[in-house]
Amino acid sequence: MPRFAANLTLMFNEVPFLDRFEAAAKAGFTAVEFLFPYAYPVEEIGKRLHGNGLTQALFNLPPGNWDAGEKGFAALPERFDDLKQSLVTALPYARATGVKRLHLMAGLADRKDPKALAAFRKSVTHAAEFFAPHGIDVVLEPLNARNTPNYFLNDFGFARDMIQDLKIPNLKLQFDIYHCQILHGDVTMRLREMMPITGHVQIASIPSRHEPDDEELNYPFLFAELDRLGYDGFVGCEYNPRGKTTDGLAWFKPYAGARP
Ligand SMILES: O=C(O)C(=O)[C@@H](O)CO
Ligand SMILES: [Mg+2]
Repeated sequence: MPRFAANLTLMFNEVPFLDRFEAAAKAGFTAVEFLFPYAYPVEEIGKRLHGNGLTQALFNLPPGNWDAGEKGFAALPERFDDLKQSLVTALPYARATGVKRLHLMAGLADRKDPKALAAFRKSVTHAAEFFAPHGIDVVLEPLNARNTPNYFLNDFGFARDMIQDLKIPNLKLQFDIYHCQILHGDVTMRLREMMPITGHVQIASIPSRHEPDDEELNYPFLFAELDRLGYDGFVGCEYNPRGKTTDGLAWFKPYAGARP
């Protein structure tokens, strides 16, 4: 049975961010993820997580100035110092939460630009080597161009090739089914092919990015497929609830209270 992680950036928005840990636990989740913890004291994040008996499945490394439109800087050659600093910033949060995987964002750049490509390989390698002694994986997530125009990492095949080429044991793929369906389709076959390099999975309905209970994909089939493939990681619920979060959790009822 998949282990679902509530995404506290998108879900439980009825309450302030720090109160969403308790809300998720009360709804039956045993794990959580979120985009960024950096606006909150590291001790407070750890306290809310552990105080509610939750496991931290994932969060993102600092992306730069998110409000100004930055989406990371791993592929930006002139931002390597910022990249290095971002790893140092994230480390205390990783220690406090015990998270085992962190998402490194590529940034807005042209994938065909050799300088951006070289910067991305260098940043990815540096980040993975930085976190390896801490037992933490670095995950790369292709994003679709409708949600994030001009994002460097916009192709699952490209991400797969780079991960396989670099052969860094703690470098993995973040397989967001929502993005995969929009970018390429054929989700089941891609899951089967990319499972050996997949370190995290995320879900939402397509195209609306709401609860995974309607629209283009048959999620119960995909959840069973993850089990058939022996996927032992987390499935992040990265969706915008249609209304009140708890009113939209009927899909989750069969899975509530899974092992952490
Ligand atoms: O947009 C997504 O999908 C994510 O998982 C984010 O972490 C990237 O912003
Ligand atoms: Mg995602």
